[in-house]
Amino acid sequence: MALAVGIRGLTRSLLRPWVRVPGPARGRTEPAAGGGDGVRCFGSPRVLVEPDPAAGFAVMKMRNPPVNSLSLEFLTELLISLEKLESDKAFHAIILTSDCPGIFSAGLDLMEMCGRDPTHYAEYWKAVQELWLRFYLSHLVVISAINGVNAAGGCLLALSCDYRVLADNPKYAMGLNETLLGIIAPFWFKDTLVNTVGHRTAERALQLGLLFPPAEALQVGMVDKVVPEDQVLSAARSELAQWLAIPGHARQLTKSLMRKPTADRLLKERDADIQNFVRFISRDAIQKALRVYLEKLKQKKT
Ligand SMILES: CCCCC/C=C/C(=O)SCCNC(=O)CCNC(=O)[C@H](O)C(C)(C)COP(=O)(O)OP(=O)(O)OC[C@H]1O[C@@H](n2cnc3c(N)ncnc32)[C@H](O)[C@@H]1OP(=O)(O)O
Repeated sequence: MALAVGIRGLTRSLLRPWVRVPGPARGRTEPAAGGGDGVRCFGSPRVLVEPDPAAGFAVMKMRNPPVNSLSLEFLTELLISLEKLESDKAFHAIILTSDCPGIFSAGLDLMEMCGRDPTHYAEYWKAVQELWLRFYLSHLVVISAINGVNAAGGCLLALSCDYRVLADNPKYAMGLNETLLGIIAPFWFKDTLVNTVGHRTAERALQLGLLFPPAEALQVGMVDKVVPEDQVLSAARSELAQWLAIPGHARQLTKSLMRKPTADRLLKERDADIQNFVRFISRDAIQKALRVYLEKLKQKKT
């Protein structure tokens, strides 16, 4: 099986980078995230970036409706946005949030893991790995402003940030709920959770597939702050000030010191992890479990 799927090649083939933002924001000069005037939003169909270069950060808004599920195209666009901001010296930080009301992310896109062939599964998994590695190790400060429910792969993305602010709405539960689907969070999902909440809480949460409502998420340390829903972005911005006041090189090296051993575990066995995923997800029993779960999601509406 060809595992050498290059995400950079993939991004080039899938996207015209920095297409003008479609929809309401197209061609419009919007107030920048931090309140500056005259800075143009940019992005791609599924990721809207509101830059505030004067303040040194950008707000990255995920908008892959209805539920910000992390499809291959969406993952690719998130990576391109991150790369773009990382390579611009004007930016020191990102606030990651959602443009889909009530949903931060429904996690990995189940349609990418159901009824496809092994080459597709390998390509998809490589993109999932890449997203985690790039966000987890980003030299930028990344703060998530979690303004909706946040499951599994979406929760992983938030856990990869440096700080998490969650909107205080009992519907906005978050966690790694993979076992509820009959699947297993990979070791690097697990490691990221353990590094955030500690071993005992992670063990219980992973086995039971727990989704924590805001008060509990705060109590176990899955998020750092819970604020009224209309203050999530402003709270993230206020927090950012403290992070940006630290000399950048010292903070970045410290982040790397803390995170590199965890990332290295995946980097050392990346291809094996892809092969494990492909083998696991291709199993008839797993495909059946995913189809049943998807069906339940659909039936919920009727
Ligand atoms: C070794 C293997 C490791 C694999 C690691 C896996 C990690 C993952 O991330 S697996 C994904 C886990 N995610 C979930 O369990 C969340 C599932 N979704 C929900 O619980 C809900 O959709 C919701 C709470 C996020 C939102 O609820 P609601 O606003 O009521 O919206 P709907 O449920 O009606 O969903 C709308 C639409 O979206 C489809 N959908 C939902 N989640 C996903 C998804 N993760 N992937 C693909 N599609 C998803 C849902 O089926 C609906 O579709 P339609 O019926 O066609 O409108």
